[in-house]
Amino acid sequence: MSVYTIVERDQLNAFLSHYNLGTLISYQGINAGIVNTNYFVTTQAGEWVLTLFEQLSCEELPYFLKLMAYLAEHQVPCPHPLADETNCYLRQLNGKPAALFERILCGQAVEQPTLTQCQILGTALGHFHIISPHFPLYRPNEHGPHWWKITAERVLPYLNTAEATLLREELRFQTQYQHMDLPRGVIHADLFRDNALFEGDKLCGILDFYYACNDVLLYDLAITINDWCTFPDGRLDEQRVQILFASYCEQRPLTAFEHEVWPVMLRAAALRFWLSRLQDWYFPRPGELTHTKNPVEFREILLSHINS
Ligand SMILES: Nc1ncnc2c1ncn2[C@@H]1O[C@H](COP(=O)(O)OP(=O)(O)OP(=O)(O)O)[C@@H](O)[C@H]1O
Ligand SMILES: N[C@@H](CCO)C(=O)O
Repeated sequence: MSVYTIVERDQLNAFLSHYNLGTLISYQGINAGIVNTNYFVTTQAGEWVLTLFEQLSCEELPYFLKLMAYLAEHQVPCPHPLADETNCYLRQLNGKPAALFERILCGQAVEQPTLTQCQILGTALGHFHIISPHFPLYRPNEHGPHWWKITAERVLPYLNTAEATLLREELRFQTQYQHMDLPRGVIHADLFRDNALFEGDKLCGILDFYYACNDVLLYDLAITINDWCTFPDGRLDEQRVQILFASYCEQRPLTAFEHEVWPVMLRAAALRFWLSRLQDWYFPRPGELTHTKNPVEFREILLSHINS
């Protein structure tokens, strides 16, 4: 269960007194999630999600909270943070930075997305990328090429010869590409199936913006397609790719150069998550509940891109 910080009723009442939400009716810890403490909160005014940030600092959080507000105000389905009486999204609760969000009241994560769900997600991501370059704040990608190198050095001693060769060669391959001429903006950077809630063909909400950063837009599409459009053996499901890709491009047509580097981007996106999963596998963070995801999945996705 992912409640790291227990919130007592009195503490929550004191916290809620800074918002205009009526009195507290009930609240309950949320089991899902790995990084933060989340509670569902019901007050007279409605249903909310309370997040206590376990890792991000007060200095880093305004980027994410203002981004979610900006996106929600520009028709991206995501939870809008609530402003307190001082018009601030961020407060402290039990020694942790904390914020309240609108609760998305429908939908759940899908494990095997349908073609229609892929199409709808592509449209939403394309729309996100149309508006995200105008978001005024900036945050670099902390999981970019510099991090790839450092993380590779950490995990290489644990890999067998074939994996180590694959990793070294992929890093060498990727260093040939600087991607200076590709369109950029804010990217979600982790839009996996477990970060979107669908009810049938309705995309109710996109969650978990805490990897968002400014980077190449095409890279975000590659991250998304690697997760949403892949068979368990790592091969892309061309039907799902085509429909997600086409609906994305209807919103934001790709440049000729983006089309050219698309295969490189799919490999870069696979490399990034192979590395983070290897790191979590061999260096689990103490005190963190580990729902460690299997690195092999992303090794296979990377291999499948290299061989296609
Ligand atoms: N605004 C919201 N409305 C409805 N449900 C939400 C909302 N925010 C979070 N949830 C629920 O809480 C769960 C955990 O949230 P989230 O994925 O953001 O967890 P986390 O620990 O912050 O991040 P991570 O997924 O990286 O572990 C989600 O899967 C979802 O079920
Ligand atoms: N979506 C990531 C975990 C959270 O960053 C993965 O599946 O490896």
